[in-house]
Amino acid sequence: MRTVTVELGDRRYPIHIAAGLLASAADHLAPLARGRTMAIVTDENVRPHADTLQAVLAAAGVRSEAIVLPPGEKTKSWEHLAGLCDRLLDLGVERGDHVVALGGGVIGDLVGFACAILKRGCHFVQIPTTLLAQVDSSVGGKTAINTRAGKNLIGAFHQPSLVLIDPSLLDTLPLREVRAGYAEVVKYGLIDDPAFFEWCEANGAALLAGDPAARDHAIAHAVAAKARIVAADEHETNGTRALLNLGHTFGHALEAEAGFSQKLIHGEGVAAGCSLAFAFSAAQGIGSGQDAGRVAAHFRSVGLPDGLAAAGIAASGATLVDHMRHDKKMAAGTLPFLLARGIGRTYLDKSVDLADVAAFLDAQPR
Ligand SMILES: NC(=O)c1ccc[n+]([C@@H]2O[C@H](COP(=O)([O-])OP(=O)(O)OC[C@H]3O[C@@H](n4cnc5c(N)ncnc54)[C@H](O)[C@@H]3O)[C@@H](O)[C@H]2O)c1
Ligand SMILES: O=C(O)C(=O)C[C@@H](O)[C@H](O)[C@H](O)COP(=O)(O)O
Ligand SMILES: [Zn+2]
Repeated sequence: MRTVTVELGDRRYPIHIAAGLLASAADHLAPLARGRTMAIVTDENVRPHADTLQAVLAAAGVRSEAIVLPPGEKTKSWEHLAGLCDRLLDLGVERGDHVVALGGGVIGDLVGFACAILKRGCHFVQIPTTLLAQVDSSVGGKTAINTRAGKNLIGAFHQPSLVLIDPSLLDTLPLREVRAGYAEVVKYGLIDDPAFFEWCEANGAALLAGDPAARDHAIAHAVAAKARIVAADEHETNGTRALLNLGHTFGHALEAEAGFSQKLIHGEGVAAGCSLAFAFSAAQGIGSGQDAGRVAAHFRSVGLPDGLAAAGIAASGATLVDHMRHDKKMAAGTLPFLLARGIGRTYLDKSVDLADVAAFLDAQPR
């Protein structure tokens, strides 16, 4: 088992990574249960893994109750937040209890937020079951729901007390979802790690074909990078954590335009968004067209969208920029953008004119 620690002083927490870890989850969860019933929140597609976890806990003498929600981005809503909080209250969850979030980023974000506000804060454990959640969303404590105004606009920073990553849970994940998670893997290379981007170019296809060595390397590398960034800037205030938002200002606008539907899932929005961020950087004379082309080519080569056309988005630049105005990075009417001087050389640019972004988007092929 490999362990990475998110160093946050007295709120530091471990991320344990091992194939088959779910089978020994009780070793980690029983001490947190302290003889009380554990709530396990999951979604319908993850139900078989929840059944396994409940059996594993029962064998160790830990009682559990499963709360099973509908799958999909629309579950990150006020309605499901309210319903989940009521059900956790009905179960008698106390401040000292640990609720288990067993699922992808949707379950992790929703459960994390519910736990941030339930009785003004109770503990939670992340057991991520998608590649995206294993490399990104289960670590770092960003929790949120979406509203009609956009993505993740209501939420809190609330760190889990433990993350258990079992890469073998990905064996049941549909390929489209593995691909979407891979976009967030590539993001780490694009941000500040060109050697890792080269690794992705060489090994991405193997990872997506299910090669366990490639998958495990990517998860361990990504988790270590995320833990380091979160420890350096937990609340996204000093410019370090904002780098994790690469491609997300574009990507969230595309997701909003797609109605937070299966038409474009988060990781696909991130792939298209990273490609657009590099293309916009090149168009502004900040980065090279060659790097932008290389980024787009890699996403395209693994079947991820590399721009508006591949993402199936026909909206005008003005419409997409209107979505962007809700971005949480917006400050005094200015929207800082993650731009790139090159692969692995991203930075937060506070001088971007949204009219230039709209014109750039209008010029993109549909
Ligand atoms: N908090 C963060 O730091 C952070 C980071 C990245 C993304 N996110 C958020 O995460 C969400 C996306 O997460 P996601 O990509 O995991 O999507 P998701 O949670 O919707 O899961 C994707 C699909 O896979 C299914 N699934 C999950 N695990 C499975 C398994 N092992 N086998 C079979 N099916 C399985 C789910 O039911 C769902 O249909 C977005 O809302 C995004 O905003 C948050
Ligand atoms: O952990 C972070 O910080 C991230 O930005 C990770 C992103 O992949 C994730 O999608 C995040 O939820 C986006 O953040 P937001 O602040 O734009 O909602
Ligand atoms: Zn993301």
